Order: sequence, then structure tokens, then C-alpha cells
Amino acid sequence: MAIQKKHGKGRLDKWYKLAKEKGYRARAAFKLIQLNKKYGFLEKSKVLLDLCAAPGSWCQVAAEAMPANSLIVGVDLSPIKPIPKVITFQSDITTDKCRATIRQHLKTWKADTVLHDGAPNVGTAWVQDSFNQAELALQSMKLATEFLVEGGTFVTKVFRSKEYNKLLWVFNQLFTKVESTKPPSSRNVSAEIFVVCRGYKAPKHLDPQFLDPRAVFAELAEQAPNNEAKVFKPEIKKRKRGGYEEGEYTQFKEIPASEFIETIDPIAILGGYNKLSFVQPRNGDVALAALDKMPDTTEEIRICCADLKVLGRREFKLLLKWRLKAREAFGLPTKKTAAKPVVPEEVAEVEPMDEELRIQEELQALKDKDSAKRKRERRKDNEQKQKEIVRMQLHMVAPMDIGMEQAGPAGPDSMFALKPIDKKGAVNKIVKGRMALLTESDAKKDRDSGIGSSGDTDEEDEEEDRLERELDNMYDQYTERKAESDAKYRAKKARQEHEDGEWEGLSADEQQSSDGEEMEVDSDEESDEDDSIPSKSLITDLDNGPAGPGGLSKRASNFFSQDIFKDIPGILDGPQAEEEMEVDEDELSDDGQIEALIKKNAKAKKEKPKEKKEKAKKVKVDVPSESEEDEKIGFEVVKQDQEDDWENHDKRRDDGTLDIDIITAEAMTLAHQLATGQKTNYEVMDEGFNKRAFRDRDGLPDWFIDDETKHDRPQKPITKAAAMAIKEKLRAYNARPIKKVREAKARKKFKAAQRLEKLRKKSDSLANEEGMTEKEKADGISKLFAKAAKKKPSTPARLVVARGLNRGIKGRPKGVKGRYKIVDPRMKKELRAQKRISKRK
Ligand SMILES: C[S@@+](CC[C@H](N)C(=O)[O-])C[C@H]1O[C@@H](n2cnc3c(N)ncnc32)[C@H](O)[C@@H]1O
Repeated sequence: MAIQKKHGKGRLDKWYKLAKEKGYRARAAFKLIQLNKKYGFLEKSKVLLDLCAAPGSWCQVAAEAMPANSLIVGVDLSPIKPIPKVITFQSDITTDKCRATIRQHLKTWKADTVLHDGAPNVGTAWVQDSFNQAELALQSMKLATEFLVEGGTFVTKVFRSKEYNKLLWVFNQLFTKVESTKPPSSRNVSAEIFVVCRGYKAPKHLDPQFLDPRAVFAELAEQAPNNEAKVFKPEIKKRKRGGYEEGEYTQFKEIPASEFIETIDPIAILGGYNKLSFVQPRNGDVALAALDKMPDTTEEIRICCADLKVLGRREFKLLLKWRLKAREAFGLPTKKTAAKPVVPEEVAEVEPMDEELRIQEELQALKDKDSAKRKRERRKDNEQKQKEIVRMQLHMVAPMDIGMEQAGPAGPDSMFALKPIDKKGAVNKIVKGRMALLTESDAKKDRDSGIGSSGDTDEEDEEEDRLERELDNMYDQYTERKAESDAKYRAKKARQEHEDGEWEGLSADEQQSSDGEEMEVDSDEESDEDDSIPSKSLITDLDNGPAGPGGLSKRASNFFSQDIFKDIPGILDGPQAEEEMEVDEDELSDDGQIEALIKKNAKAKKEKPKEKKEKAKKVKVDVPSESEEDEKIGFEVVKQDQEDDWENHDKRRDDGTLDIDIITAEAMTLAHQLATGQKTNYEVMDEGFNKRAFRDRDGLPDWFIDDETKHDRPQKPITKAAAMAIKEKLRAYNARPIKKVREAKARKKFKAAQRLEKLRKKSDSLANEEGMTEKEKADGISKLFAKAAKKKPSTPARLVVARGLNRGIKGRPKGVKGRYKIVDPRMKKELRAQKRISKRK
């Protein structure tokens, strides 16, 4: 092979680099590798002949892929450097000498595979090059026929040229399977293609013409024009740009229409002629005259016949139909009449077949219709889903909204579809409580359609709206008055506002709120009215609101804030989790008035931090310091701000989980069920999705919402055991001292311990004192203990007369230290008088 210098960047492609890396002599090696990968002929071969093998990369590949001890013979015009396990020699494959040498090497064996990758020196004209390539391929074929074993494989390279098909034809005569392929490593710019011929037929006698380039590549007569293509696909017919066809020098060809009727090849006429004429020849044509007068020869047919070259598919069909009718009229054989000579019995048999066919066709049509309908519906559904997904991506809808609920009450799938009456958004207006905005035309339309036609006029609507507004105002006033007079109601209202009232789950909040109900069971202290105030709103606010902790929507945050999720890490690690209210039994005070505690929680929650600070400040001012008060009146005052602190402080167990107390029978029942496996977390979650979970309360008046939430609350079943457990718990709460008392006791205990420690230190130092006798030490220590045990004489409180500057003051009068008592002058006089009288007696 002429050594090619691969300078061009394009030539140094990945196959070239890969060949270098793998040690192949040419990148062509990969062509054979890829061909073999596809057809797997090398592994099956024991003898291989490689024609045009220099520099020898194909031989290398063959040596690698073929079984051990295979015979590989390579020949080329150019010398081939020795390759292990490969016999190579230099020769021209077109010569007899080459054939003889091959015979010499193969001895009596036949080759399982013959490869040919020859490329003659190119560079002359393309036509010549391609012809030389094709000729060389045929020469290699010739050698293959001589040395190939029956069933053997011949792989050759050819160029895509006009000789290509001729070569393929020859290959197809000699092999059972012939396939053309272009391996990926063959450059796209190259016209080369590889033909893999498998299953050599090994004919005993082979016509030498098969292998004679002159015979094989001889020019064949031109193919007959394809008139059918001209007629049935006139739109895609290829325009002839090269002038007139050989022998066709007439520009316009005309033929009598009768000939078109009579011919057995109407397509040829339609494709080859310009006009079907109705003009009578000089000697007259009866058939043409009859055709001219035939009623089926319409004006349209005549126009079509006038210029066949401009006709389309439809017109050609029209002409062919017309021809058939004419042939029937003339008694000429048609397809119909040709099928007619059947015995009557057979006709009778054919009829039911036709009927069956008709039914089948009808069934098919129905099926098609049905499937088209389903397809349409599917597409519609998909579009809807697609829209929802887009809306979700834009945070326009919560994930759980997809499905039945997503369309809402006016949706197509809703049970009470309002779509039919939702004229011009009337439903939305009604929902917003603006009935008056409905125009006269809307109302009229509704009346006309008979939907919701109450005969209301605008004035009546306005009156209704006014009454509704009045009712709302009155209800607001009522709630305000009630809030002023009833602290419990106030607290509940505040809690209600805070909680958003969306979820009937099992959050700590709910436990606390539902505690009210529990307390009713235990005590009759609660008024009926309080009982009626909902612990939590049951009407849903679909407002998704700002994202909650962890990027969750408000609704999702509420959902995941349930207790059942509390042990799952990462679900609600936001501030809301920290806000979860806890009730620790240690913190419960006020003689078991849990209700009061809850009230306080709600209040504290509502209070803004700023307000809280102010309140704490105020308390600090009003309440005397702990030490002072302690000294004077003997009991301690606990600061208000300290009291509030516990609310925001999460109690946690040793394992870090939230220590939430169960204080309602419902929660206790549920806890039992979860613990005993009667219920799963999933079921609990599932129960959360009920008719109350996602209610839209937009536009509804407050009195209605309040009334609704008062009565429409779920009745969760409770077990006797759970109720008893809760009762027991509450009893234990009630038995506990209040927080202030406990704290005071703890402080006293702490101070006593401090005093004791001080005493111990003093007595220790006394015991270690040098220069004192044991008796003196013992006396000293007993004195110390006696002094410690002696109670301080309580100094009587100083009486401060509430007169002058001290009149009506609150707190400690100016300049007064220690314990004091404010008395009025009258009282002081009376006391002195009493003393005097007692002395006289
Ligand atoms: C593309 S190369 C073959 C590469 C070879 N398949 C390999 O893998 O290394 C084409 C070879 O055909 C050879 N050739 C062309 N005409 C020939 C002929 N008449 N007889 C023998 N070899 C010929 C050239 O010398 C050239 O080396």
C-alpha cells in the first residue's frame, strides 16, 4: 500500500489514535472488527484469505479473532511486514501468478473467509476510480469463487457508484445472504461501503460472464417508463429536466377516448398521453360516438380528458371509474363481470359472507369510533394533568389538590357541579357574597334557563345584602361584648384565630384545646356557652399562605405538625415545631385548673413579644422585690415573666424526643390504638382527610362559621380505659400544690441547705482550732447550733398613717424601711383608745 501521510487533522481521528494505541498497522483494522462484531465470521473461520492486505491490519485482527492454528494468507501489491501466525506475499491479485501462489499456500484447503479491502490507486477521474474499484472487487470475487468453501463468507469493499448494483446482483447470484453495511469507523465522506456475502453457494458450473467485468458492468437497456407511478402519484412525480425521452419527439400526444375505454392498460394511456379526444375520425368511430353520448360522460370527465398532464389523483380515479362504467355499457369485460361467472349456489353462499363482512365493518367502525373517543378523553385528561403540574410548579396549587378536589365544587367531576349555572362567574360572585353584583342579564338568563330562578330583582338582592351586613355587624358586636366579659371566650377566640382552624389532627395544640371538652366531662364548672365555642375551626381556609418551615406550605406544615410525625426526623424542623405547646404535669398548678393554664397558653401565644416585654416590665415595677417581700410578709412573689417562660420551653425526654403529655381521652384512645397496633400511622393520616379537613370558608359569614363549627365536629370514639386513665391523671394534677407554693418551698429548702452548709464550715473550723480544749470546742459548736435553731424575733410592722403625702398611695411610703402597715388616722386613734381603756380596767 502506498504509504499515506496522515497530516490532515480530519484524518487523525479517534480510530487512527486507537489503532496506534492498540498496535494495529492501520485504522482500517476497526472496520474489520466492527464487521466481525456484526456478522461474527472470523471466530468460525479456520482458513482466511486476505486480498489487498497491506499494511496488514486486517491480518492482525484476523489473527487475534480466529481460533488458534488458523491459516491466514495475506497478499498485496505492496510488501507486508511479517505478522505472527500470518503468511504474506506480494502480488497482483488480478494475475494468475497470484492465484497459483495462493493455491500453493492453501494446499488442498478451502478458505472459510475471503476478505477484500483493495483500493486501486485513485486520483484519476471519479468514474474511472469507481469502475476500477468495482473491477477489483469483481476480481477478488473471482478468486473467492475459486478458494471459498461452500457456505463461506466473502467480504469486499465497493464504492457506491453505478456499478454497485450490478456487483450486488452478481453477489446475490452466488451467495445466499448479501448485505451492505458501512461500519462506524468508515469515514462518512468516503464512498466506500462493505458488502458481506454469506453462504457461498459454490455452484459446480459458473458462467464465466458472472466474473467478466465487461459483461457484468455492461450498460443495460433503459427501463420502461413507470406509467403507474405517473398516474397514481402524480403529485410526486419527478420532473424531467433532461429534455424529451429517447424516441419521443412529439410534444403533445392525443388518443381517442374510446381507445382508453378499450385498452387493457389504461394506466399507460393516462401516464403517456396528454389528451383523450372525443373528436370523430374521418371514417367515424361508433364507440367514440356512443361514449360521447353516454350520460356518464359528464362535463367534468370531458374537462379531465382535455388535459391529462394537469390531473391529480382524484381526477385520474374519476377517469378510471368512468372507463369501467363505459366498459360495462359496451359489454366489455370488467373486474366485476370477470368475477360474475359463478354458479348461483355459490352466490348464495357469498351473500352471508357479505353480510358478515358488513357486520364486521360496522363493528370495526364502532371500535374505531370508540377508540378515537377514548383517545380524545385521554388526551384531554393528560392536558388537564399537565396544566395542574404547571400550576403546581408555579405554587398555584397544593400537591394534594390534584385529583378530584382540584376542580373544586364547580369542577367537572364534582358531585354538585355548578358549572352549568356558572354563567359569567356567577357562582364566584355568590361565593364572595356579592350577589348584588350579578347583572340583570345574568339573572334573566338564569330565569330563562330555569336554574335558580327565584324571581329576585336587584332591589331585593340589595336588601338581602344589607340585611346580611347588619346581621354580620350585630354578630361582631355580640362577640366583642362577650369577649369583654368572658376571659375564657376571649382566650378561645384568640386560640382559634391563631390556629387557623384547618386540621382536625392530633397536634399538641389540639390536645390542649380539646382539653376543654375533657374538663366538661370531669367537672360541671364550664358554662354551656363556653362549651359551644369551638376549640378549633372546622372550616378550611384554602389559602395556602406563606410557606411554612422547611419550605412546606401552610397546610402541609399543619399536617406534619401532628404528634404522629414528631418522631420522624426532618419533617418539621422549623420554628413551628418549637412552638408546639407542651403541658408538663410539673407545671400544672392552680388546683388542677388546666383550663386556666390552656387559657394562659393561648393568651401568651397571641401576645406579641413586645407586649410580653412590656407586661413583664410592669409586673416588675409593681411587685416588690422578692427579698423585701420575703422579709416582711413571709411569703414569696414569683415574677410574672418567669411564669410565662415555661410555655415556650420545650420539654424533651432523655432521647431528645418531645415529651408531650396526653391529656385528652381521645388522644389517649388513639395512643392505645397506635401502641397496640390496632391502628397504623397511615390510617391516622388517612382519617385526617375527611369532609371537614378541607372546607372553604371564604365568603361565609362569621356567625355561620361559628355555628357550623359548634355543631359540626367529629365525634371521635373513646374507650373506657382511656377515659379512666385521663380521669386518674387529672386527679393527680389537682392534688398537686400550685407552682408558686412549690417554688417558694424549694427556695426555702435551698436557703436552709445554704445555712446548714455555712454552719458546717464554722463548726469544722472550730473543731480544728488549736489552743482550745475539747470541751470548749463542744460548747462553741452547740452554741452555734442553738443560735441557728433560734428563730429571729419578728419585728412588729411599723404603722404608717395614710395622711398627707401618704394618703392614698400604693406601695411603700417614702423613707420607710422594713415591714410596714398603712393605717388610716381613725384606726390609729381607735387603737390608742382601746389600749387606754384596757389599762384602766
Ligand atoms: C486500503 S488498503 C488495504 C488495507 C488493509 N486492509 C489493512 O487492513 O491494512 C488497499 C490496498 O490494496 C492494495 N491493492 C490495490 N490494488 C491491488 C491489486 N491489484 N493487487 C493487490 N493489492 C492491491 C493497495 O496496495 C493497498 O495496499
